[in-house]
This record gives sequence, C-alpha cells and structure tokens, in this order.
Amino acid sequence: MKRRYVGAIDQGTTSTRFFIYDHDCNVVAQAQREHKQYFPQPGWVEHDAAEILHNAYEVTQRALTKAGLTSGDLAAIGVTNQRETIVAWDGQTAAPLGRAIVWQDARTAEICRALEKKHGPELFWRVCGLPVSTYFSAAKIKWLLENSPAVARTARDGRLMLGTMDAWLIWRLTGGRHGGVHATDATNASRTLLMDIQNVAWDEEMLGVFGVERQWLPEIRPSCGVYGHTDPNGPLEAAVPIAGNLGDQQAALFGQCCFDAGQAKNTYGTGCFLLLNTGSRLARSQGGLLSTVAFQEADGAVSYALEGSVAVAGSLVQWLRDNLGLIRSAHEIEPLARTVADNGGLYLVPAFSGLFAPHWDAKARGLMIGLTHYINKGHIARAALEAVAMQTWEVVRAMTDDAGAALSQMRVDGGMVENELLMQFQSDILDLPVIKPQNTETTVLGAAFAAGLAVGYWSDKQSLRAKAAVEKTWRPTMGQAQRQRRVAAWLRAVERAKGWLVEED
Ligand SMILES: Nc1ncnc2c1ncn2[C@@H]1O[C@H](COP(=O)(O)OP(=O)(O)O)[C@@H](O)[C@H]1O
Ligand SMILES: O=P(O)(O)OC[C@H](O)CO
Repeated sequence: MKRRYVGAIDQGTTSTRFFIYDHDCNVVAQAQREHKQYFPQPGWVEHDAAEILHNAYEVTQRALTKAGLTSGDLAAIGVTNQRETIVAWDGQTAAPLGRAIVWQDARTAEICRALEKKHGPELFWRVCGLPVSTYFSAAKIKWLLENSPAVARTARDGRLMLGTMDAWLIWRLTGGRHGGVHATDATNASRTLLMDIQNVAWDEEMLGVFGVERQWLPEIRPSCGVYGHTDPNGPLEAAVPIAGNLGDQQAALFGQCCFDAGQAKNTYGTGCFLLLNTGSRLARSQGGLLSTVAFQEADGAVSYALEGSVAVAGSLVQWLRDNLGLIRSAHEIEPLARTVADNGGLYLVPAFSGLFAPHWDAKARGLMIGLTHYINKGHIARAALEAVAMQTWEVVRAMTDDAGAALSQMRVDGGMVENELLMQFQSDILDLPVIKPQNTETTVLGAAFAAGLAVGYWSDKQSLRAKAAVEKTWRPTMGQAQRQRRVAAWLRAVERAKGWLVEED
C-alpha cells in the first residue's frame, strides 16, 4: 500500500515533538515530551542526549499509536532541531560522553575572548558569517576536549563522534554503531563556527583554530535528500527514509513558505529568531546580524539568510514562573500583564546569557530598571513581554540598516504568538503588520516539507504555498511619539546592562 503520511521530529530546547501530516498538511496526530534542563553552574545549560533520544522514540510511537498507524505508513521522516547544542559520543558504545552543552550555555566566554584577541573578530565573520561567541558549537567542542577526560580519551582512541542534535538523532535512528549515518545538513553546519559559509564545507583554518579533527564531525549534506533509513531492527521496526534535516529556525522559515529572497519570519520560542531569506546572495551584515544558510536543496543549490538571534524570549516567561513564582503557567503572564495599563516605567533587559544580536556582548547581564514603590507584579509581567518585542525591534532595525533589507510585514510563529498582548505591542513598536499563520507549528512543518519534497510526496515547493493560510494580522495603533519614547528608554536600559561583568567575575 502507498505510504500516505509524512512525519517530522522537532527536537527543541525544551521539548521533543513528533507530528504526522497528510498530503493536505493536516496534522493527523502529534505527541510532545519535555526533557530536563540542567543548570549545574551560573551560565551553564546542559541536556541529556540519551534522554532526548528516548523521548524522540517515545513521541514518535505515541503519535503513531494515536493515529492508528505504524511507522511503515510514513513516506518519510524529517528532522529539525535546536541548533548549536553539541553532543559528543563514543562511536563504539554509542553512548553520549557526558551531557550535551546547550546553545544558551556561556561557559566558553573566556575561550571566545582569547580566540578573538588572538585572531581578531574579522576572520570569523569572513569565513563563517558569525562572531566568536559562546552561542556556537566550536568553542563548546574546544571546552569538551580540554575539560572532559572522557572526550579527550575517546578522541585519542579514535572513537570520538561529534554533532549537533540532528546528527546524534540521525546516527542513532539509522542504526548507530551498526552502520548509522553520521551526517548533518548545511543549515546546522552553518551554526558551528567551523563551516566556510561560501563553500558550504568544513573549513581547515577553523578546524585548526578550535583544535577539531574533521573525522570527528558529520558529513555536511543538503537539507532535502535521503540521509538513510530508520533501522528496522530498532524501536520503529520499519525502514523509513529520513529525508529532510534543517536547524529549527531555518525549518520555520521553510514551514512559513519563505522560499524566496525578501521573505522573513520571526519565531518566538525559548529565544527569538528573525530570519530574512536573501536568496542565492550571501548577505553580510554591518550591524551584528548573522549570515546563515537558509536551506540547501537536493541539487546542492544554497539559499542564504540574515538572522537576528535573541537568546531570551519565552525562557524569560519560564523564569518568571520557575524562579520568581509570579505565574504558575506561561499563559498566565498575559492576564497578569493586563492588570496594569502600561509598564509603569519599568524596563527588563533579560541578558541572562549576555546579549546576542545585534550586540554580541558576553559580559552583559540582566537588569530591571525604573523600579519605584509604584511597581507591582503586573508591571514586571508587562516589562517581560515588552522586552521580547523590544529585542525584536533592535534586530529589525539592524536589518533595515543593512542595505536593502527593510521589511514590509513580519510573519510570526512559535509558542509565544498565542500572547495577544505581545503581538499587538510587537506590531505597535515595529510599526508593521504582524501576521500569524493558521498553523503556528511551522518548525516541524518545515522539516516535514523538506522530507516530503525529497521523496516526491509533494511535487514542488510552490504547491505548498497554497497550504499556508493566515489566521490573524495585528496592525499598529501606537503613535510615533510614544513609540520613539519607549524605544529610547529601552536603548538606555540596554546600555546599562552591557559590559556588566568584569574580569574578576
Ligand atoms: N501564552 C504565552 N505567553 C507568553 N509566553 C508563552 C505563552 N505560551 C508559551 N510561552 C513561552 O513559549 C515558549 C515555548 O514555545 P516553543 O515554540 O514551544 O519553544 P521551543 O521550540 O523553544 O521549545 C516557552 O518558553 C513559554 O514560556
Ligand atoms: O529550540 P528553540 O526553538 O528554542 O530554538 C533554538 C535555536 O535553534 C537556537 O539557535
């Protein structure tokens, strides 16, 4: 019987999901499971790659069971993942060597400072389109090689394997030590600080700078294409082609059908990531935006993007919930923020992992400023939501300043777009329409698109556009004077957060 569905795994920062789609892109079934966050020291963030693998199998099986299907009903599986997070494992035992170091983890600040001093920042921007930052994978690998005896020993013994979450999952899903495929895609590789962005290949000079051997790394492949098949002797009990692979922010761009130059989306999840498709042109930012691969087609054609990455967005809401106890669940932040008419003069700069785009300041730390006796919980909730919109404003301004990148609208997705107050404020502060699609799970949809296209389940990208319906548009209502006053206050607050840490810290 013809295989009638496509599945996709979305391995995100907070959870792992599996979605099953039919040919009209209807969600037939889905399952999701959170994994544990480890914060062993200030600024450190770790995940257990074995737990995540287990969750990937568990959500896949649960979604299939809900739909009354088996994996044999799937024409293909796509993979999308939190980017930059690095997993080291032993190729002989197939076991992770310690916990994965997550993209938000700032332990490599000193390594990055030293490398920037030695080589200058331009080298990294020129080769990789990225700044030297704790955010990307390469410094995390260097830290592991220098600080994890297990990683160093396994490297000496010639058994070390490295990769971002996609590479780890694909290797295990396709059989692991029994012939698993060790591969990543161009979008994920473009986030490592090890890939030459122009040639889409591991770069010898970068490998030397970070002390990484090519044999430890996965092969770089297109985002659309068959990587291998799931192991029929493994938990899925069938050989299903794994046929799509993209980093989650690029997958959201793809899932929003931003296939052409000039199209942009902003995803509001743990962090906030605005990507503008620049087509086959590798655009270089003057204002702190990243150059990155948007997707690579099966024939090798590369589309690039400019990206504004904001480290803390939804995780600020989680922090209000878990660390301050102001709310019990994320959706409670909106009613709490609505108990007050405005922010009462309070600004919250959530520089918990330093500041990413456009500042790239590892020494910045979070602050609240404007505190008076008047401020209450509602103002803090409102200031937190506004911080997400203001950080996006900074990224959009940088894109506008980078020649030819002015936006006329912004497509949005991710968990936070349920928040009406945030979306209206975002539209107000940007002075742009903000557009939400019917299907806000665009990340996992993008991975399904890539896999389905690779196996001919969908004929071409253009046919997918018809399936992307708009659910809601927010339009600006704020006056210019008020917008300028708010933005000016935000920028003053950011200046005070920057450079907070000194050497002794
Ligand atoms: N109604 C809401 N208002 C504000 N933030 C929300 C709301 N619902 C979810 N969030 C935040 O959105 C994030 C989850 O979004 P999601 O796209 O699933 O994230 P990720 O893919 O990064 O795991 C969480 O950080 C959560 O705090
Ligand atoms: O898993 P998310 O949605 O928080 O996305 C994380 C990004 O890929 C980090 O670059």
